[in-house]
Amino acid sequence: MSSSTRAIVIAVGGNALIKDPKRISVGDQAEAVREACERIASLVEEGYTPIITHGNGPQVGFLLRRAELAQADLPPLPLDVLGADTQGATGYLFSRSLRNCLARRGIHREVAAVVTQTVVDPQDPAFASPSKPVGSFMTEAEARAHQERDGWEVREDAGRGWRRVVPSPSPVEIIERDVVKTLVDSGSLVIACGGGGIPVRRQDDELVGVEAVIDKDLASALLASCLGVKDLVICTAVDQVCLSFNTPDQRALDTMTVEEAASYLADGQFGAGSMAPKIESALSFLAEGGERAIITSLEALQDALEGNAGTRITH
Ligand SMILES: Nc1ncnc2c1ncn2[C@@H]1O[C@H](COP(=O)(O)OP(=O)(O)O)[C@@H](O)[C@H]1O
Ligand SMILES: NC(=O)OP(=O)(O)O
Repeated sequence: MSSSTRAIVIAVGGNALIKDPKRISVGDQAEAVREACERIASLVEEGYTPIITHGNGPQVGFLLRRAELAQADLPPLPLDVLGADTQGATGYLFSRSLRNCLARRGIHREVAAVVTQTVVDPQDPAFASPSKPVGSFMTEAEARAHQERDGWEVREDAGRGWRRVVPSPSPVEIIERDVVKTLVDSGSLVIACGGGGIPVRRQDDELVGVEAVIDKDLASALLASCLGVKDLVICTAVDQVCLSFNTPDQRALDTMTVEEAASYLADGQFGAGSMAPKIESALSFLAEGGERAIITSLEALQDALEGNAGTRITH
């Protein structure tokens, strides 16, 4: 790791890359990525080396729907390939935008988006119980109609509406971790593990694609542990983690110890499939040698790293 800069993993949520759920054009996503890159470039200016990971829940759901709507004319596309498509497209938007933001600041750093595969266990119980929300938010009536007509698994998502869900096995191993480390050590800014990584399984001596969507926060924690970085920052649509979320008693948390976070998690304080995996990821990162996990919004990213915003989870 370059000694003059501090490497941090910054995970950007798929929903945080959608400016308005009603406007999901490439132009809007590019604008959301540009805004994220402005903030990330400011961190580079301050001496950080961000390793960027990103979600793909909305994006892979849109592609899946697009493929299904075209099925009368074109062959189906498996979910691992659709995940790879979102990784490539979002990685391109980040790479282009970050280069532009750095150039405007007169900073020269190499930027590379690495196509990343993540090994999962084919026996993971998650295959029997889909939990990863993908695509747009729907009303319950729309969701039930798709369930009936198209065989979708659907469920309510953190008080924001209903969504389609797909299997989300836990990440076990990141195939390209050494490539990412080599690039980071050479001073490059890397985008990796997009959408949690493309799900693959080992079969004999080969890698085989798996139809699933991996949680990018769990994959980001695994990547951060493999790289030995001290800080993991998870950026999402809220500034802070709350207790009694979405109730009149809602209370935002500035800090949590590992023990407090584990206890709130066990109490069901964090939305399943939304905030809960972020807390689990933070805990797994801290258990593997990380020092500080931060959950915040992109807007509050810089203040959060200075200890003035977000929710910090520490030992
Ligand atoms: N206890 C909680 N505190 C804050 N937000 C919560 C909580 N429980 C559920 N949430 C929801 O979780 C969302 C973050 O999850 P999600 O949208 O799936 O993340 P991503 O940004 O990775 O796509 C928040 O925007 C919020 O709506
Ligand atoms: N793959 C993934 O975790 O995507 P989101 O961040 O969009 O949920």
